Amino acid sequence: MADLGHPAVPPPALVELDEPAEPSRAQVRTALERLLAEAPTLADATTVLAARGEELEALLAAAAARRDEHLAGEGRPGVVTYSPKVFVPLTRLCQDRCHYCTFATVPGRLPAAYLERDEVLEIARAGAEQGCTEVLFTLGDRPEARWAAARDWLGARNLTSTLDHVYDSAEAVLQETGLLPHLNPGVMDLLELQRLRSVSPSMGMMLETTATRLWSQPGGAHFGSPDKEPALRRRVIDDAGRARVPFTTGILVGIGEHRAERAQSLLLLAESARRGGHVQEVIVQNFRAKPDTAMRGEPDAEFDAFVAAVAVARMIMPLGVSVQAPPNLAGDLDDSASAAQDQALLLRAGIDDWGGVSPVTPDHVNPERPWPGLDALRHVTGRAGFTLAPRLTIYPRYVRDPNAWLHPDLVDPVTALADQRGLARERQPFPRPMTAGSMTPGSMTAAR
Ligand SMILES: O=c1nc2n(C[C@H](O)[C@H](O)[C@H](O)CO)c3cc(O)ccc3cc-2c(=O)[nH]1
Ligand SMILES: C[C@H]1O[C@@H](n2cnc3c(N)ncnc32)[C@H](O)[C@@H]1O
Ligand code: MET
Ligand code: SF4
Repeated sequence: MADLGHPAVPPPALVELDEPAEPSRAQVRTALERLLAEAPTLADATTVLAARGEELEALLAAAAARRDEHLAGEGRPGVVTYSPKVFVPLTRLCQDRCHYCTFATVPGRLPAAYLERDEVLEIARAGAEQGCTEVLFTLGDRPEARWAAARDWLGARNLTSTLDHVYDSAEAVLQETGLLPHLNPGVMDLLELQRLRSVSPSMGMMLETTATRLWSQPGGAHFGSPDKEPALRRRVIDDAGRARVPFTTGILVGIGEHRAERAQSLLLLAESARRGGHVQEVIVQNFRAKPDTAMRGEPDAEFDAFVAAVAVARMIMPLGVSVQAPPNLAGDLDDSASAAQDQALLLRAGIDDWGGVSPVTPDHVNPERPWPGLDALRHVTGRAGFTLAPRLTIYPRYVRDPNAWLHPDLVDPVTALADQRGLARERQPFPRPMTAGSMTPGSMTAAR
């Protein structure tokens, strides 16, 4: 873990930042030179996020070189990864009201408040059949705090909280299918992290952004979402390090944050990663407007700004931290050539991972954006000079150090699926073509 030190300094306070002025091209070049040579500063990262044209090209080249250094250090030069997975939307009820979110809904639009344990197992088994190794649990935050339907459902089953149901379902998946759960249930406290770590080798929660004003001010994307307070989310990310949970986090680009806030968010994640050693990957995700949300009229994240954010993330994360961008949020929906082009640009910007890709379930958070086929993803990755390889939900550096990072009960399940490199053992992924309409959100879960 060469680059992951543990400086004993407390994290810097989250100050509100003014919107930065547009830098000149010369200022961008100077800031980029300093970013290459010295410890990154907020001012330089903010300026470099404005890179376009020739300056963006220079940034991409530097980020790509740093990605290559990262992969060489991890012992897998030239390997870009993805995680073959199924998505389990355990509940679409949520106490929050994020203005970009189409996933959260109301009880009247759902057949039931939660998926039953057996429905979860059905999805997991369909994934196992198709060579998946990960079951991603993504769900609304603490819906029982807002919805009687959630309280009643849990009460009828003697469950005291949504996280109890997450625990039971993850345990069942492990025991009945051998697939590895990755939990993304929103805000958790230290005790919950410690408990859930025995049924899940990795967990995650996006920081989203450090911009407190988007949470505290009416009209902000996170106004009305108690779980999106930046200071609270930072505590969860730091606590995951204390609980020694290999952790996935990241930022959402284009929800109203300005460049200084974007830079501050990435610096916060780099700092938490250095302190805890637990941040296995940072997702840089571009906002995509959804028709039935408050932000339906907002423009999608500008792609060059997003690509610059990916590259700056790579520049300032410690070596050993993967940088992930989802392939299904790239390109125009009606133009498959543009998806391949944008994916190629993400590789040039320094990503080394595509995240979860499913042959079975849609991306329930971005249901309008289908997954690229594995052949297409392999083609794009190969054309950029990389080999595409499946990984587990827990990254190789943590697989190799189980005493530090894995609950004893999980050592055997993880080892059973891992190869020599700590990636996913070959298990003939996706042998059968996906049948149209199988496991769509409509058939498996709610009417949307
Ligand atoms: O299909 C998705 N997978 C998402 N994933 C899963 C991701 O693609 C990978 O499966 C995991 O990161 C495992 O490494 C997330 C995982 C997190 O921990 C936090 C946020 C996300 C966000 C998404 C998402 O929007 N859609
Ligand atoms: C699971 C993760 O998906 C992201 N997310 C939620 N809604 C959207 C959207 N409209 N566009 C892009 N990403 C989104 C958030 O970052 C959340 O934490
Ligand atoms: C469906 S959004 C992902 C999980 C959680 N509700 C969060 O926003 O962090
Ligand atoms: S993004 Fe997560 S927390 Fe926000 S409304 Fe959607 S499900 Fe809830």
